[in-house]
Amino acid sequence: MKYIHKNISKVIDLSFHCCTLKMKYIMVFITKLLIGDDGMTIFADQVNKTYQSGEVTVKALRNASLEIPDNKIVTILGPSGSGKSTLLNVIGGIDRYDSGSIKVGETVLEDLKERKLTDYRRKYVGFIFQQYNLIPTLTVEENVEVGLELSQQPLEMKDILQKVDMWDKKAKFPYQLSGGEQQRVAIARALIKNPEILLCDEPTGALDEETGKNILKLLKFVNEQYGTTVLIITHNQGIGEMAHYVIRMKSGEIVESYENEERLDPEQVTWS
Ligand SMILES: Nc1ncnc2c1ncn2[C@@H]1O[C@H](COP(=O)(O)OP(=O)(O)OP(=O)(O)O)[C@@H](O)[C@H]1O
Repeated sequence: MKYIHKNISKVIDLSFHCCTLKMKYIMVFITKLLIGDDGMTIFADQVNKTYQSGEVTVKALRNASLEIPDNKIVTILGPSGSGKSTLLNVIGGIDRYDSGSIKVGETVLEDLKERKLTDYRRKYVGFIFQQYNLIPTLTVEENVEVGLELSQQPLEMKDILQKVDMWDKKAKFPYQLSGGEQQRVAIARALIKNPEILLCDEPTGALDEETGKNILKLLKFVNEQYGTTVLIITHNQGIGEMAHYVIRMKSGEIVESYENEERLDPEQVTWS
């Protein structure tokens, strides 16, 4: 098996140099099939996280356990303060947890020292936030370049900007763009490094229904085209209807999780 892996890796290396982008993804897909690589399944086991704010102790996560298979869209719902962002942040390696275990692919996050955790985050995780967080003094293209970080297999700038329909506006600055356009740039910035996991904290929270649904379509496309696992935090219950899995949180606990038997297209979800 190792031999096959080694040789296929060589073929892939070669393909990265001489094939079209589409071919690269076909090659990666074939490799995954041949070597039985089940990708970046996310396991969380009894994870706890407490914040100390002055004299007040807040239990942001209470024994949170979950398993998210590779290549899925997952919606995380729950009232304000229920621990959704904390869960995303510990999975993404932005924050540490107090106890329990998180394993992403072969990486056990609590085993990583600070530098390795940063490497994990840079290599495997892309983030999108409600407030796009673009750098105002940089153009669209320069903002997306920021996302490259330590990437070993980045996507091509032109390809990704075309995918989010921002190639024609690559020289514009954030203040010259609508909210939806800024979010598309933020998605391109998160995607350019070709992350395994895309963590989205209220990605449509600042957008109207039509623009928000366009962003959801883009996230669905990213999941299907690149095989990226997409976790979406939202207060909009309807967004759960397009996901493979839905997780509900309350007071730091995961109180419900289920798989959707049928998924709706982003245009069909109930907007609230
Ligand atoms: N850095 C922090 N310091 C202190 N308390 C924090 C910190 N971050 C989060 N908390 C607290 O932890 C709890 C969970 O917060 P979290 O942001 O994860 O919830 P959430 O479900 O994402 O909320 P929202 O939907 O409002 O974004 C809240 O009570 C919050 O006030």
